[in-house]
Amino acid sequence: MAHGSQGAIPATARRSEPLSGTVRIPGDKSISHRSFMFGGLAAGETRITGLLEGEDVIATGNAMRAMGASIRKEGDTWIIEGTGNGCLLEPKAPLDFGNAGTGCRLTMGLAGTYDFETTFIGDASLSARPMGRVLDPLKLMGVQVKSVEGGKLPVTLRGPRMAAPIHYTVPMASAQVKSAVLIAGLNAPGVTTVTEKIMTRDHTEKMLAGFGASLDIETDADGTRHISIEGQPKLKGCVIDVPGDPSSTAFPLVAALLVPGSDITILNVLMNPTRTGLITTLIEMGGRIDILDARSAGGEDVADLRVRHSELKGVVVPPERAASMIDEYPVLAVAAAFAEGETVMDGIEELRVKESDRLAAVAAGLRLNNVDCTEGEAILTVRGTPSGRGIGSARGDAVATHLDHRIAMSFLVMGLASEHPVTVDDARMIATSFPEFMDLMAGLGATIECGVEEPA
Ligand SMILES: O=C(O)C1=C[C@@H](OP(=O)(O)O)[C@@H](O)[C@H](O)C1
Ligand SMILES: C=C(OP(=O)(O)O)C(=O)O
Repeated sequence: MAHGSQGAIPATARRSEPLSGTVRIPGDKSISHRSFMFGGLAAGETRITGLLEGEDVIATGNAMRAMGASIRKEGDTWIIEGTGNGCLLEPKAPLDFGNAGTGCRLTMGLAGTYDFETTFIGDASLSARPMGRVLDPLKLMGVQVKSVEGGKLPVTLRGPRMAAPIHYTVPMASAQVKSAVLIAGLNAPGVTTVTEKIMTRDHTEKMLAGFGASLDIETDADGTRHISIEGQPKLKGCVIDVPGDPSSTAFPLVAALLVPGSDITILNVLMNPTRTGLITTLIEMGGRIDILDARSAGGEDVADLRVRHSELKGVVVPPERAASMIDEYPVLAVAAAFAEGETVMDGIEELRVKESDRLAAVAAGLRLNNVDCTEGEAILTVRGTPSGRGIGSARGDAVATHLDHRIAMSFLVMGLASEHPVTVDDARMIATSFPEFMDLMAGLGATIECGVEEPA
């Protein structure tokens, strides 16, 4: 699972014929992580269909196995026998989360309060990301933390005899921090409350309620949410059908908007309002996206999307929308490169602490491919060229992806509509969140080749 710079597999995307066809997007990554975690914790059987089988989620499954859950697959269904809440076992070896921030941070919340030692490790990207945001509230609950300077991996946690419930205000917009504290609250007597000033994805709240936890959510007039969870609940296994990932959907969706003549349909996309900021933004830009058969499935909003090639116009994306499209900014920046005028993305400081510094990586990739942009501390402005003329690299210069799957996929989408090809230095990380990406895009008619570029 560990990917270093050795063995990198570059990939090149070229201007493509119109994209067409109907595709089903693999399961949502956020819900898949939580399905393994809560299924592994709850008593009895959890059955999951539609699970994302990406490397990130498999790492979470392995961690749950290491703490006593039994996980197997029969046909298309993952079947989990959980330990029962409060009954996780001490893992015998460090838990390796590879590239996955979500798996690592949520499991810190899950295992950290137990009166045993858990060590967390990951790849070079994850080892450079800040863990202090989760370690700080865990310390307040009585958890002992060992880590290198600045709260980076490897981290070792040891919980107290009995964790203390807390009231914690999350300092940044982060579903991972919110979730880690709520999950830690499962193993503390009394009520744990998390306050978030900006609503982030609410899968933890919804899913824990589905597993039998008792939650109370109050929302202030300004949108601030106070989420309280009753400690030490009995959690019971349940049945989950994971809807398609809107963050993965973003790639074929933007590709179809950009490649002239395209008309595609994407089935079964999660439309939870905490995840739809990109669709809202692209429709504002003039994107022809039809939301078809909007329905409710397993407590979530789901729809099919018909997407046609569109003439896009630049917009100002409001900062308060950032949380609902946080992983989609790299591919939005690519859409903006083909839009008329300027697109301004503000309030995106959190992009600096993802799998890479995405603000810097996107700006560098845009410049390398002749797209005019300005990078500020928490803002990116992109000036587009609707025809795609001049965009790309005739010399085959490769975008540096820094072990970041979304940077790789975003720039491959760019190459499908640009005058010159676009090359990324490493496509391997795509398997962390969207292993089917290459096949799915090829099925729509996209021209993407993997492997070393032959010199011209
Ligand atoms: O809770 C989650 O499942 C996620 C939360 C977000 O991270 P932050 O909480 O760090 O914003 C997002 O970027 C990540 O891909 C998945
Ligand atoms: C930020 C992401 O994931 P994680 O934080 O789980 O590594 C992502 O998938 O874009």
